[in-house]
Amino acid sequence: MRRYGKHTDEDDIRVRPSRRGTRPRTHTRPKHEDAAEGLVLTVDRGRLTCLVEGRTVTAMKARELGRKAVVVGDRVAVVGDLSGAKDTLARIVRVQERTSVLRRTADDNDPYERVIVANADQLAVVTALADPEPRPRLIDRCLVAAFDAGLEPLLVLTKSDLAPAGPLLETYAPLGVRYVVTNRDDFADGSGVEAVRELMRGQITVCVGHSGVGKTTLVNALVPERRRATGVVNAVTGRGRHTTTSALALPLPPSTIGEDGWVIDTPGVRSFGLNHIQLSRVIHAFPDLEAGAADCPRACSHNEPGCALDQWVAEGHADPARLHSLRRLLATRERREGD
Ligand SMILES: Nc1nc2c(ncn2[C@@H]2O[C@H](COP(=O)(O)OP(=O)(O)OP(=O)(O)O)[C@@H](O)[C@H]2O)c(=O)[nH]1
Ligand SMILES: [Zn+2]
Repeated sequence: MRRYGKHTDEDDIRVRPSRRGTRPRTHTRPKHEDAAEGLVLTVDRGRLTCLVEGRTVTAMKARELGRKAVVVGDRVAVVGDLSGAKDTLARIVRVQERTSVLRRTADDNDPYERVIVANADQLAVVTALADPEPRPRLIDRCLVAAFDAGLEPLLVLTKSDLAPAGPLLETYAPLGVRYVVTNRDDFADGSGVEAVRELMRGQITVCVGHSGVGKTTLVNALVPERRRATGVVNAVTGRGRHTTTSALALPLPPSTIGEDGWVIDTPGVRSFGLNHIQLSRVIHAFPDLEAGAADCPRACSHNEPGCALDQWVAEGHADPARLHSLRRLLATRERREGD
C-alpha cells in the first residue's frame, strides 16, 4: 500500500542517557513485564476504555506516564484488574510508539492542537453530494491534514440519491484520491456498504465529516454492532448516550478474508487546524512533483516566483493539473470563515 511520510509524535522521541554499566541489570529491566496489551477505544474524562484480550476494560493512566496524552488508537500496556467487571479500574503503564498521529484543530475553546487519534492508516472524509452542499475547501483541508499525518485519504461521497458525484470527482481526479459514492438506500440490503468496507478492510480508518453529511448513518451501516459497542462504553460512563467528544473506535464486522479493521468515529471533529503543517510532508504525497522541488529556493512555499515546480511542469515532467491541485491544497492553510 502507498504510504505518505509517516511521522510520529515528537514526545515519543526521548533521549535518555544510558544507565548501562552504572546500575545492576535488574534495575533497568522494564517494569510491569506482566502487563497485557490493550487498544484504546475511547476516552472520557480520564477514563479510558481499552480492548484487552477481547474484553472491554476501563483504565486510567498510571502516574508514571506524567502528562503524556493517551488517545484513541493507542496501543498500550495495561496492568491491574483486567476482568472488565463493573467498577474495576486497570492502569495503563506504557504507550507504544505511534505509527501516525492525527491532530485536532485548535478552536476558540481550546487554543492547542491536540492529538486525537493514534496509529490510524487512513482518513475517510465524509461529504454529502447535496444537503448540505459539498464544501471543497473543507475537503481540501482534510486532505492536507491526511497528507501531513501520513494517512491515506479516502473520499466518501454520501447522499448520491440527491445529486450526481461527477462534478466533485472532476475536481479531485488529478489528486488520485480514492473515493466511494454511497447513499443510504443502498445500505438497506447491505450491498452498498460492502463497497465501503472493502476499502477499510485491515485498516484503521478515521471518519471525519461536517454535521449532517450522513456520517452517523454511514458508520451505523458499517458497524451494525455499533449500538451494542457503544452500550458497553455507556455502561462505563454511566450515561444514556455516547456524549463525549472523544473519538470512538469500532470494529468492522468480521470478514471471511480475516482482515477486519477498525472505524474511528470522531464526533465534533469537522476540520483541522493547519498551522502546524509542514510543506515537505504534504509534497511528499506528490512524488511526481517532489522530485522537481529539489531546485526550489530554501523554504519555498511552492506558490511564489522562483518556485522550480513551474519549470518542472513546463518541461513536461509532471501534469500541470497536479501542480494546480497541490497549490490549491496548500492555499487552504489560511483559515477562512466557515472552514
Ligand atoms: N437523502 C439522503 N439523506 C441521507 C442519507 N444519509 C443520511 N441522510 C440524512 O441526512 C441527515 C443527517 O444524517 P446523519 O447520519 O445524522 O449525519 P451526521 O453527519 O452524523 O450528522 P450529525 O449527527 O449532525 O453529526 C439525516 O436526516 C439522514 O436521514 C442519504 O444517503 N440520502
Ligand atoms: Zn517551490
